[in-house]
Amino acid sequence: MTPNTHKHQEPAKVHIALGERSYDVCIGQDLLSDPRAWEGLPGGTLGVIITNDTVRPLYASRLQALLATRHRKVLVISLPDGEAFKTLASFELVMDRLLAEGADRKTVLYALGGGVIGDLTGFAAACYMRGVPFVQIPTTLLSQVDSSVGGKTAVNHPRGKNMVGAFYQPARVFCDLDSLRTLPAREVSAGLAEVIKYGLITDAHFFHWLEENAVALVAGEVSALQHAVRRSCEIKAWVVGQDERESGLRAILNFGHTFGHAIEAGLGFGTWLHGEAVAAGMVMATDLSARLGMAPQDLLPRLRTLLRRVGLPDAAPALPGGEDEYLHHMAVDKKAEAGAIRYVLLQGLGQAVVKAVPDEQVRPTLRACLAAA
Ligand SMILES: NC(=O)c1ccc[n+]([C@@H]2O[C@H](COP(=O)([O-])OP(=O)(O)OC[C@H]3O[C@@H](n4cnc5c(N)ncnc54)[C@H](O)[C@@H]3O)[C@@H](O)[C@H]2O)c1
Ligand SMILES: O=C(O)C(=O)C[C@@H](O)[C@H](O)[C@H](O)COP(=O)(O)O
Ligand SMILES: [Zn+2]
Repeated sequence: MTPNTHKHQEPAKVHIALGERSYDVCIGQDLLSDPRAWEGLPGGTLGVIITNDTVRPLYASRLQALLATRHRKVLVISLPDGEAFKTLASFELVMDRLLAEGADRKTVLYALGGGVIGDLTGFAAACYMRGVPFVQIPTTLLSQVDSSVGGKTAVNHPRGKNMVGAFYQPARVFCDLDSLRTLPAREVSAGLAEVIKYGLITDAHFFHWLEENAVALVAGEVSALQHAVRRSCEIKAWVVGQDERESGLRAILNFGHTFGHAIEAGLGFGTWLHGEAVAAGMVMATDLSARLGMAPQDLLPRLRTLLRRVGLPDAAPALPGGEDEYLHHMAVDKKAEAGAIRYVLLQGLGQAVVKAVPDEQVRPTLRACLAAA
């Protein structure tokens, strides 16, 4: 994607208020070349950039040059690209390298990449010598609006998505809008799924803005992107600030994910992008909300129209085992309690609640959304 960057946007900051774990999300342009934006972060002898083989040639040398002013030595660890590598095996590889390079408790890790790299690096930072500082430099739209903020870190297990992880907050987040210029269109669309999620669960006005600005966002207009990133981070900050470890409210950020994670695991991690699976999952969760008499009937067609306009799926893929396979994958969802699957549902546009729904009431949604695919 090549956004219109003619007009340089004023940088914005969103504060994540978590007591001694508070930090800022910096949103702007040229953040990778401005040392002032990095003031106040921990230094230390060694800085380690963790990235992947796609992002490294694009952005690692610029970050390495900037970090050379902050650390005596800067090392780059590059992993193979893809959700299929968000695994314990990659985590172990990172641990091996850190130990081999003599990384100590003052070593700072830098996650340079999308959500896969961010989640894995955050988990490595939480575990290495029981915790070292880390900084998020998200380079996809999805990671700028969601995964880099809030401290959920994890790797996947073949039995389920993000099954091994920790809550561990970064020291700062740098959302450089310029990095989105090299992002493929399919990945921009995937990021927009999480942006649309925020409108659906908390902010009808923002959802309406997204309907009005869908074309500008897909075209990569930087002012539209900045607003989308900023508003998304503000909403995430508001939720996480009240419930860091998901004992209640934070579960609304999982809207569409109970179904979506089943799609990712069922098709094999990496077959559908996370954002694509979340898009289809939001359709299913909205359908379920309407069938339960909670959401207005016109919300589902409105959502489907918006998803199609931004290049996202508006229906779910069939899994080999059909409806039963969906239910089988959803049974391991982290929100499940005493064997009951709990869903994030909509009471209206901008109002989400979490509710256990028996399988028999979910089956009509599965049948309808799979049939529509
Ligand atoms: N921790 C959280 O709260 C949270 C929230 C949402 C999603 N996630 C996780 O995030 C992951 C998805 O993140 P994602 O969508 O960023 O996927 P990703 O990390 O796989 O990145 C998508 C693709 O874009 C490439 N890429 C990254 N930056 C680029 C750039 N600037 N230019 C060109 N190519 C670039 C990557 O190499 C990759 O091929 C999933 O694992 C999901 O579970 C976590
Ligand atoms: O930050 C959160 O909380 C979220 O749920 C954000 C989601 O977009 C994200 O995909 C998250 O990783 C899913 O969490 P999980 O606990 O279901 O793994
Ligand atoms: Zn997500």
